Amino acid sequence: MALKQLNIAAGIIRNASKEIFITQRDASSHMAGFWEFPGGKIEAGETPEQAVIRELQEEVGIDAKSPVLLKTLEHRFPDRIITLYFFLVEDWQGEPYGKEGQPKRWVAQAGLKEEEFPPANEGIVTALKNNQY
Ligand SMILES: Nc1nc2c([nH]c(=O)n2[C@@H]2O[C@H](COP(=O)(O)OP(=O)(O)OP(=O)(O)O)[C@@H](O)[C@H]2O)c(=O)[nH]1
Ligand SMILES: [Mg+2]
Repeated sequence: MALKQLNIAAGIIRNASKEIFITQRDASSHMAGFWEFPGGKIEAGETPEQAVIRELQEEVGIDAKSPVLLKTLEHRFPDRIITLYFFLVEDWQGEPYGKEGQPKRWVAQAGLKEEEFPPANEGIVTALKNNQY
């Protein structure tokens, strides 16, 4: 079977206190139980930026203003290859919440933990913890 190739756009929602809003993946999903930066699949005809804006409306109920692409990472899982586009979102309208009923929390940027995220996130989580962004 051919490996699935997925392109994902995710938003790193950061407030003025340098806290980041993260959500927990559903028990029935790929990478169930891991925490993530909200986001999802880039659809045909969409730019990564358009996709992150749409996904943040759908999943956490905010309107992101001028997301900034921080980093692109590729990761090979046993059953799929994913390319992740991570956007920093510091300007938005609304208050983020778990619009799909998913658990969520604000966490200090310095307190992020690589092991709580899917393995593909290691590079971005380490960079954030080290204050690279
Ligand atoms: N949103 C998000 N997905 C991530 C991250 N890290 C990571 O490996 N992924 C993977 O990227 C894919 C994201 O797909 P998704 O399930 O969120 O897609 P989606 O929102 O479009 O969901 P849907 O297919 O139910 O409509 C999953 O395979 C997920 O495990 C992350 O930080 N954020
Ligand atoms: Mg998603």
